[in-house]
Amino acid sequence: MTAALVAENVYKSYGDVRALDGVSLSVDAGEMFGLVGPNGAGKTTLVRALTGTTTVRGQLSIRGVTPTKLDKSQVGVLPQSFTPPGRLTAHELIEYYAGLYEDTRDPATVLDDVGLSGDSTTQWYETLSGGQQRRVCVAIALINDPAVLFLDEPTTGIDPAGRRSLWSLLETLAAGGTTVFLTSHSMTEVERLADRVGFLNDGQLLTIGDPQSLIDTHAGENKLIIETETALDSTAFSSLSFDIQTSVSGTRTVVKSVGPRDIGDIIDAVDMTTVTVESLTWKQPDLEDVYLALAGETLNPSRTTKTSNSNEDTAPRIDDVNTGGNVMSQTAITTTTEESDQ
Ligand SMILES: Nc1ncnc2c1ncn2[C@@H]1O[C@H](COP(=O)(O)OP(=O)(O)OP(=O)(O)O)[C@@H](O)[C@H]1O
Repeated sequence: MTAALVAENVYKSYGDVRALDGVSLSVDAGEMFGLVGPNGAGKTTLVRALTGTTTVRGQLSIRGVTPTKLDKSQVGVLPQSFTPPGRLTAHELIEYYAGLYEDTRDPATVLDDVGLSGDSTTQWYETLSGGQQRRVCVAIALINDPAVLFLDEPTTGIDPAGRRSLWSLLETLAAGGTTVFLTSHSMTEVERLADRVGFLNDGQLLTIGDPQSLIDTHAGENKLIIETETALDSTAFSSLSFDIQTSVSGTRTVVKSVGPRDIGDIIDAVDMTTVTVESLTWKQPDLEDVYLALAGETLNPSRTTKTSNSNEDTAPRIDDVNTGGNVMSQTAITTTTEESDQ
């Protein structure tokens, strides 16, 4: 498959702050790539580098062309902070942005796609709700029917139903061949949408993989979390006919690797004690667990893997740096520019 987007050894500093510290990645045409990481990790800086709005040291290309030289009609960008003129309506704004390109999608259809119709398209932008304003911004990013779409926190402020309909829209676009580069703090969003996810921390890509492989590697196992009125003692589960691994922290007991069929027996075992159960939660590992494991490991490197009956839940260790393996094989035209503090 052809690379739609390539970054190789990208560095960016703002004074003493190293925002990007040797980032390399490659995203295929039609792929939906999710970039996640803590506040200040460098996500927005990487998007700015890829869209040619900040200078960096390193090599970048979009569809084989350096970002600053790319025909802008090929790219759609939704920045994290974007405030169009407030005293234009959604309809006027989308018509205005459509006028900047030769070929565009039908403005009314794009507004409809992002869930705006009726009064919300004829009110001034500044009088729309935060979620409606964000929908207008998404529509503006889509108006030129871009081949590569950068979305920085696209669904911030959008209600759950609107979020789901935007996710469907993005899935449709990706299925039609649009490359989507998504940054988000919503792990649900990224897990649902992204073909691959990159975890950025302190300007470095720590790992890249598809959501399920990241979950398998970093997120730990299924867990049954039992909150009790008083602490359970170690003999509580001795009647079980199978082995379990527990970690106990005060009134919270976490039983690891619990299959759905074992839950009933475990609850029966607790019921046979004198301890009152306050809540039970069975949780399958997800991308949020990956995020917490990686962030926990990188933000607090002294955390170590615990054994059973320890006081804390397990924090898996992160892998060696893994950039997905296909960066060096790309042959896209790239250029090197000097970074400056912008
Ligand atoms: N224009 C700038 N001038 C100075 N420092 C900057 C500038 N832009 C970003 N930084 C710094 O670079 C680092 C990375 O910032 P960036 O905005 O890329 O992070 P982020 O991962 O997008 O964060 P968030 O999740 O909070 O949006 C931060 O330490 C930030 O303070």
